[in-house]
Amino acid sequence: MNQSVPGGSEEFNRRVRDNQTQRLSNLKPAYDFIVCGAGASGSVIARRLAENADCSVLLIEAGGSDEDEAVLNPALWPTNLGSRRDWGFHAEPNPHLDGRALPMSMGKGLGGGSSINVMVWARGHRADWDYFAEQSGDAGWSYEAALGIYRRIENWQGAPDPHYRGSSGPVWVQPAQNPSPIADALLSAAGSLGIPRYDSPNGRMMETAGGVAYADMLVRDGRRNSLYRAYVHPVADRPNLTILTDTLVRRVLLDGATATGVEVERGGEILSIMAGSEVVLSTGAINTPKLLMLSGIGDRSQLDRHGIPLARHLPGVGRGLQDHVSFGCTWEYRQPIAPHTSGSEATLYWKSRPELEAPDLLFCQVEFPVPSERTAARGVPDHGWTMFAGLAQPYSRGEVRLRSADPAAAPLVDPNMLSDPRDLETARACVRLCREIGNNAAFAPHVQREAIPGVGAAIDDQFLRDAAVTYWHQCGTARMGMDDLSVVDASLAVHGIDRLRVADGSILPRVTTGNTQAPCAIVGERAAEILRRRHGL
Ligand SMILES: Cc1cc2nc3c(=O)[nH]c(=O)nc-3n(C[C@H](O)[C@H](O)[C@H](O)COP(=O)(O)OP(=O)(O)OC[C@H]3O[C@@H](n4cnc5c(N)ncnc54)[C@H](O)[C@@H]3O)c2cc1C
Repeated sequence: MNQSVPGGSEEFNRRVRDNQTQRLSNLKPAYDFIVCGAGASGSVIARRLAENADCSVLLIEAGGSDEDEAVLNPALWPTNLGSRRDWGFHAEPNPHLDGRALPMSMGKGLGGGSSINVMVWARGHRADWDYFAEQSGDAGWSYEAALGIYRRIENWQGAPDPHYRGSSGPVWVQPAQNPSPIADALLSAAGSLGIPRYDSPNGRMMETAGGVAYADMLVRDGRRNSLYRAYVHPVADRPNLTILTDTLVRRVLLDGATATGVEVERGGEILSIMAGSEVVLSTGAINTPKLLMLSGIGDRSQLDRHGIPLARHLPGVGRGLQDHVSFGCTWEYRQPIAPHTSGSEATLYWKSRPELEAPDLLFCQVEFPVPSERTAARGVPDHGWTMFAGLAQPYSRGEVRLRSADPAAAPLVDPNMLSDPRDLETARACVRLCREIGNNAAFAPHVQREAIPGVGAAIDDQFLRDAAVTYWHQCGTARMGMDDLSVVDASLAVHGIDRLRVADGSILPRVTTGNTQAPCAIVGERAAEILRRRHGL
């Protein structure tokens, strides 16, 4: 196994390079399928389509290669934030956060978010998937259906559990290896508060009121195994798959109400590439609504404002932006403890109110301090750990709008966090529970004091507004459903437009209870299944 480029032998990796060099020197004017965005969902779709040798697939990615230590070494994930592998969006100043304008990172490059994220694999709760089935009117989105797909795609490395886990799929999932003593302390502290402990957060725990567990990770042989590595790299030596990096999709080309291809910018040149069968947008929850609007699909008044001819009035495009919001609480270590692997190896889900159907609190332990720019003023210890204590089902919704008709311009992103007063209420319960856990005796051997909010500090609205940050789980901006504000139907087809589908975090009818890359992989699998059926592949 080559350590610097996981996923194949030297010989295979050379074949991949040779094949892709040949494909690029021979770019065709048309492919059967064009998949825009090589992120969590797009990687899955490109792979599943390319498995059929008879169809040609073009995978277009704005960013570059993932063959970089900052991507492949799990410990280095924070170094990607603000780098060229991050779109580096900035949210609008938010009056509910005292005017703060939060940075909104999203992955740019092969693997998308799955190449810069924290590698946690979290499937979403039974209640999420059953809600998706209800909203779409299609049992293919139900929990039982998603569970079947998870079993099929996972290559689970923990204790065998055939009802919940698969062991022959492309996605290498392993329980955190050799976790930090601080992760052990979290499991003990939660246990002493009556929160049940599970062998894995995926499986039974996601059918219940919640619990605590070591995290499941996309790490293999000590290296990040992104969804691009899991899905695309193993088939990148096939002649029917062309991977076009450093290429920006500018708009979908339409002939009336039919998608015919895409316009791209590559090396300063603008090209049109046609799709014989379909175009799939998998450019993530911020860039997908932007691309739809640039293509004339969106709210009529917004498109008019930017002089974009209307192809289809779909007022829901860009609306409904949802994200998990987190409030970091930090404890100072007695003695420094170096982070293990990714520095996030234990996770906890719980309810703020017993009558809820599913957990509404989501905690990921981070084995180093992660303050917000405001809470840092309370004093960041040189060595410590942070509980990323978040809302799993926030009520607040925001939006993505165009700033300009220029495809190179960033859109306006307004997540509108904490705008719904119910979220502040839940946030108070969230931080209360977080402190109860962090100040539990189980941490005493490792921790000397609570640094943020700080011993005796009140959990008031000001603290919550200062502490709020994104969990980087943006979704819901091209929602699947049957109502007037939905954008795609249960088959992920854009309402009223032929041969155009959206398949990424944008389509989620609500954010899942947990980190979002695994649900995005399911969206990719569903899209591919639908396309293969539709086109007889
Ligand atoms: C810092 C960070 C940490 C995270 N941690 C976790 C975690 O530990 N676990 C987890 O489950 N989730 C995590 N997430 C979230 C997770 O990575 C995302 O939910 C997931 O990647 C979204 O998948 P997607 O397919 O919707 O979009 P993405 O994965 O973002 O993929 C979209 C792709 O499209 C490309 N693209 C966009 N616009 C264009 C264009 N115009 N032309 C061409 N290409 C374009 C992008 O460059 C990108 O590669 C994290 C995210 C971040 C940013």
